[in-house]
This record gives sequence, structure tokens and C-alpha cells, in this order.
Amino acid sequence: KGVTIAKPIVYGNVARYFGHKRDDGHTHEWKIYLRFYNNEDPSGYIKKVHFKLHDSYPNSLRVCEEPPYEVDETGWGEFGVAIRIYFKDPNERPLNLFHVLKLFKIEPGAAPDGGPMPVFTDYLVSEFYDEIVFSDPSRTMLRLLKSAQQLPPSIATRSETDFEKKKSETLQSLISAKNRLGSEIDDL
Ligand SMILES: Cn1nnc2cc(CO)ccc21
Repeated sequence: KGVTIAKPIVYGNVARYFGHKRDDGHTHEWKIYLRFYNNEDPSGYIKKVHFKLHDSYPNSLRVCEEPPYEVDETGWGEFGVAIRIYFKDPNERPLNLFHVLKLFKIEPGAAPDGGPMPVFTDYLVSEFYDEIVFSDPSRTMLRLLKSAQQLPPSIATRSETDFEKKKSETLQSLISAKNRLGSEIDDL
């Protein structure tokens, strides 16, 4: 019968340049986050979320026991962050995601030697859309997955990228490309 439930997620980071280097060497404040699409409240089926920062951060393993699943920090460097999602159903293995913290844009060829130049833009977003797919979840897990409610829309939970707009634009470009290709084939 094979039941699969897909839960759309968005994860990534936003970053803002202070405008200068602070005495402690920090140049940016940033937030790394895991959000669920349509602002769904996953706390019914998610036990906790771990964010493993660079080892040189004090207590580099940050744990979120409830939503919002995010870490606010300041710093100067970009590095990989391991995100681990633990589910309430002990039969569901924890899920690992990986996100490279992005603080600056790279302007190719902007450096004096023609190489890439990191540019400190005021505000930057680096986020990705993905899905958690549950295959044949247990009866209890299935109930929890289906009963998830929506969270009250708060500023914090609004995703930075308008994925609905991106989705329709992508669909439109695919349709026009298909038509163009079709007419080219007709002209052959
Ligand atoms: C790698 N990185 N980038 N920014 C950082 C800040 C700290 C805390 O002072 C530790 C490590 C950091």
C-alpha cells in the first residue's frame, strides 16, 4: 500500500554586516533556521533540532526543543553547519541536513588580481527548499503528521524567498521553453 508523506521545509541563513569590524573581530550578525512550509507547527512530530556550529563557538552544539528552530549569532567567518532533526517516533531515524553559512557575496573578478572578491552586502539571504519524506510511517506518526496545525504568522516564520512566486515563474519559463522547442521541431 506504501504510504509516503512529504513535508516541505526551508532551511538556510540570513546575515547582516555591522558596517565595520567590532573590537572582538566580528563583522556580521546572522540567523540560521529550519522552517516548515505554510508555517506549519511540526512540534507534534519533531522532538528537537540540533545546530552544530564551528567548534570554536562557545557550546557549539545548539539545541532547539521547540519552534522556532533557529540560532542567532554574530561572527566573522563562513562555515558548514550540521542540522539534525530528531523525531518523536523512536522508529524514525534522525535526519541530517547541511548548510554552509553565507555572510558575503562573491563578486567574481572584482579583486585587484582579477580573482573573486568577497563583498559585504548589508543584508543577505541563503536558503534552500527541500522535503522530508516519510515512507510508511507508523500509525502514531501518521496521525501526528496529519494533525499538524499552522503556526500564527509571525515575522520570524515568514520565509525570505517567495517560493510560490518562484514556482510559478519557473513553471512559466518551462512552458515557454517547451513551446519554443515545439515550434523549432515544427520548423525542422
Ligand atoms: C568561525 N567563526 N566565525 N566567527 C566566529 C566567532 C566565534 C566566537 O567568537 C567563534 C568562531 C567563529
